[in-house]
Amino acid sequence: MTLGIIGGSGVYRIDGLDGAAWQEVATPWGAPSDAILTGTLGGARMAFLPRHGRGHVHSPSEIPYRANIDALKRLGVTRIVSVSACGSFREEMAPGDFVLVDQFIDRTRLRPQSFFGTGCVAHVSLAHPTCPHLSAAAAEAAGATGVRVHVSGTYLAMEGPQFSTLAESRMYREAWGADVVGMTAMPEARLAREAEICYAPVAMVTDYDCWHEDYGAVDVAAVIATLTANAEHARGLVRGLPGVLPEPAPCPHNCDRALDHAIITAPDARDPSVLSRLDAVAARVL
Ligand SMILES: CSC[C@H]1O[C@H](OP(=O)(O)O)[C@H](O)[C@@H]1O
Ligand SMILES: Nc1ncnc2[nH]cnc12
Repeated sequence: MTLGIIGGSGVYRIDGLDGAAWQEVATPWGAPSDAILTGTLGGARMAFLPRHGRGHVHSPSEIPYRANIDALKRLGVTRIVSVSACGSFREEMAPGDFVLVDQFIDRTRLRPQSFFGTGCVAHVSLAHPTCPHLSAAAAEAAGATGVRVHVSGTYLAMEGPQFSTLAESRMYREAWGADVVGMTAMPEARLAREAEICYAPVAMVTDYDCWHEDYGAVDVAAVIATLTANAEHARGLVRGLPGVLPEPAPCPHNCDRALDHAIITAPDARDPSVLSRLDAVAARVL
C-alpha cells in the first residue's frame, strides 16, 4: 500500500522522505514525466511524481498521463493525492485557498483519455470521479496547516497552454457553474479510476483567472508568486497525510473495484497485445 503524490506547477519534489531514492519506471505507455521519488514518511510508503517533470519540461497537453498512472500502479500505489495550481471563478475561493475538487467538466481534447480501446473495451463510472474518503483525509491534513480549505468544487479542465479568453472565463463561471479552472487534473482522474486507484485532487487557488474586475488577467508570474507564498501549506499537507489516512482497501466508495463490471469485450475477442499493455492497471480483473 503506497500513497502516491502527484505534484503540479511549483511542486517538483517533496522533502523529509526516509530512504529517498529517484526510481526510473518503464511502462507500456512510454516513460512517465520523470523518475519517481520513493521513500517513507511518518511510517507510510510514498511515491512522488512531478507531473511536469523536474524543471517543468512537459506542457499540460504533452504530459504522459497514462504512463504516469501506470508507473504509480506498478510501484504499488493504491491512493493518489494530486496537487495542482488553479484559477478561481468564486470570490470566496481566494488565492491561497485549497479546494478539494469533487467534480469535473472536461474540455481537454488532445490527450489520450483511456487505457482501454479496440481489443479490450471498458466503461467505468465517472459519476463521482474522486474518492470522498481520501479527499476527507486530504482536507484534514490541509486544514491542519492553517490554510483555508473548501471541501467541494467543480474543476473545469481546459486544454491550454494559453489561459482562457474573457468570454470563456465568464461562460465557465456564470453559465457552466465551474468553481476552479486548470489544465492538468484531466485525464489524470479518468485514468486513476480505470486503474482502480483512489484519487483526491487538491487545487491550490493561485488567481482569479481573468473574469474578476478588481484583478488583472492571470499570468505565470502571479501563479508562481502565490504558489511560493503557499509552499509551506503544500509541504504541510503532504507531511500530515500519513497521520490521517483512512484504513487501506477495501475503499468504501469502490474505487479499488472500478473495473468489476466495466470490461465489455468478450474474453475470446480480446486482443492479447492490448491485454499485455494492461498488465499493471487491470491485473486484478484480467
Ligand atoms: C503555471 S500556470 C498554468 C499551469 O498551472 C496549472 O498547473 P498544475 O496543474 O500542473 O499545477 C495548470 O493546470 C497549468 O498546467
Ligand atoms: N487561471 C488559470 N487557468 C488555467 N490554469 C491555471 N493554473 C493556475 N491558474 C490557472
